[in-house]
Amino acid sequence: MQQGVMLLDADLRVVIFNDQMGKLLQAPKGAIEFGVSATRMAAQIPILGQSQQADNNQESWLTHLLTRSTLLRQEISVSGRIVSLTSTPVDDGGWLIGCDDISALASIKKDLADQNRRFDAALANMPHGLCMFDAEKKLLLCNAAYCRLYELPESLTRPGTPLWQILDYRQTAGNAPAQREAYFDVVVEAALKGSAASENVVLMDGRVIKITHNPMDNGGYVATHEDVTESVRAEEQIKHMAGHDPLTGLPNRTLLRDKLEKELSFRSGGKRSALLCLDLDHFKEANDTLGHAVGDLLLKAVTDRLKNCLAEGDSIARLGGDEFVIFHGDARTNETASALAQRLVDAIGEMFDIEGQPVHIGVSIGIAIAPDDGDTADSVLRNADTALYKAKSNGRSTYCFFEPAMDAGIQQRRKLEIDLRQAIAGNQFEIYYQPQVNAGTEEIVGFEALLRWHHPERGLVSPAEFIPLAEETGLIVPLGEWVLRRACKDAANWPGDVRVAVNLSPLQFRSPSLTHIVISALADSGLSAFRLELEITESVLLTDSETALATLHHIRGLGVRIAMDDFGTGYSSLSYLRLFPFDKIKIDQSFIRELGESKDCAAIVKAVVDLGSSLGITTTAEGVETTNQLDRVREHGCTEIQGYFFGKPLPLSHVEKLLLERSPPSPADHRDEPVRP
Ligand SMILES: Nc1nc2c(ncn2[C@@H]2O[C@@H]3COP(=O)(O)O[C@H]4[C@@H](O)[C@H](n5cnc6c(=O)[nH]c(N)nc65)O[C@@H]4COP(=O)(O)O[C@H]3[C@H]2O)c(=O)[nH]1
Repeated sequence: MQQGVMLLDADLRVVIFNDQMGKLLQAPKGAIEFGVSATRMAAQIPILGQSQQADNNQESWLTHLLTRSTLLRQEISVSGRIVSLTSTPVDDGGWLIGCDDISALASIKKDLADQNRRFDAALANMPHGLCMFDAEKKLLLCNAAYCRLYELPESLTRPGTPLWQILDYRQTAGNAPAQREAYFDVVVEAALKGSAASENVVLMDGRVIKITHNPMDNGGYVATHEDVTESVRAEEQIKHMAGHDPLTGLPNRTLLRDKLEKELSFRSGGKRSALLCLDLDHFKEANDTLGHAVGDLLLKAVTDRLKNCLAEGDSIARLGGDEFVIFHGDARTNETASALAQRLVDAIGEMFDIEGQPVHIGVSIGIAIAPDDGDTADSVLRNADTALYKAKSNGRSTYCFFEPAMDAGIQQRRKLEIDLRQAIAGNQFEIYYQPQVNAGTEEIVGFEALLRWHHPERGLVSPAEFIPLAEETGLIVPLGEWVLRRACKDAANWPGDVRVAVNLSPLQFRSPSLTHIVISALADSGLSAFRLELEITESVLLTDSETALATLHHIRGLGVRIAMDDFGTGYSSLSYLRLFPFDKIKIDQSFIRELGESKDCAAIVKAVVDLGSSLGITTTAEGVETTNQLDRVREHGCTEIQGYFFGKPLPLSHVEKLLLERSPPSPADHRDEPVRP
């Protein structure tokens, strides 16, 4: 748009003007004419006579012209438009007046001012520190968070403050000059290079600041400073948690594998190291009996003892449950590893005192040597685990080095263990019943429940193979309970007072709920207590006999009969007869087998039967297969007989048939021929 122009002479009369002047000021016709005085003009164009905000002044255009001879710039509002009026004194005492419509410019200026206000507010309120330096490394601006972060005095936050002054201040404010803060190295380095940089730096007071530095086009730079102390700590915590066991604070499997991989790949000069896999013996029982809180304390106490056994260069991890692993960094000879293993066995074998409760456990250890037994973390771990398996089957609380020959047998056993776990869930078990007859009348007085496993691939698996494994793994506890409940239910349908005998494993006696399980099996099935007989071996009384005896008394008090199985095979069968009033003694089949050949066996059977009769205890001869054996056990006075001669263990359906006939079984013609299972 065209500019309005007007020239006034020294008497302030119009000398030159253009039409645009009148239009912009909305002057009435004739108000701006050649020769018209400024006073008259101001009278006809009111805005010229009114006071206006101008430069830092508040006076009217006319007053200024009449009283001063300096440049005057005014922005005047004319019917909603903004008009800029510039009055410039000229040499002869006159004035050159220019006039522009600056409405559009004024709106831009206003937007700009608004935007600046918003920008200031954002800067002041942003949580991160921000600073901007020019190419000479002089401060252009910084926000409040930046000042707070570095505790800068106000004097150092003014525009123009050189960077070095801030650096000097931070170096000397409470910090020894020699301890130059890393922050400044990052900033200065990036500033000198003119490059972008983002880095976490640790201040002298421990705070971690993330500095992001970006160069600007004019050679300066802008940087944000964020206090990331909390998030860095949280990240470190999460990282720690991902690699450690929360209960004991020890490294976990993940961290162990990483460490092992590193150790094994950096091994130099034929260095040998040993990996020891540890598994606590009887931990599960302690945990089940004493509760998980005590179990946790026990694991912590175990961790302390294990740590105390370590030498420099050894490290320990917990894989979970009661499994630990120790890396023995320098096993030049097997002796150092076996000495360490022995120390560990001894330390864990000593009684623990957990909140006043004495707890006795042990540890079994498998050892593999790297590189002899493997040179990757997985192979060494696997082989140490195989050796551990062997140590456990050798009787626990011992250690064992890996040998390649172990692998096949143990893999097979491990497969069986996996199958056994699945078998419980998959209903692959069945109970067979073997008759027990009265030695005189040959009437069936009861049946012994004997477990059978129908393996989906291997067919029928003998209990001699899977019961020891179930005992080792603790699976005998749920399995034994299943047998007890099933046998009670089956027997409840048998006629008269035919009894059922169920084998109980020592492990079942460690469970505090055994008595309750017996009561509930009887209640659920409706079987009378006197028709249930529980068979135990002397091993039940070998460990913690007081608790076992108390449980036995409790169960016998219900009316359940208690039989001592495999009598004569242990060392203390006789002494246990004094400890508990057994209802029955089952003479082990090894004595019956040799009755004809060995005088000793005959003497033992006779002695046991006599003892039984004087104590009023039934004696059962086990494993009677021939007429000859039958005659002899009868001669000696055995009261009951069990063996293939009268029947092998049979499925339930056959038992029911046999009982229906209810007649004493007629011995076969070839009675003297042993009947093979
Ligand atoms: N050669 C020969 N053997 C005879 C004769 N009469 C009986 N037997 C066998 O002798 C074993 C007697 O059972 P056990 O001594 O309690 O010995 C049992 C018992 O200790 C254990 N077992 C079986 N079922 C269970 C169970 O449910 N729980 C527990 N804890 N153990 C069980 O497995 C062992 C072996 O059981 P089975 O193989 O069924 O073997 C049974 C039976 O089949 C005979 O005349 N000649």
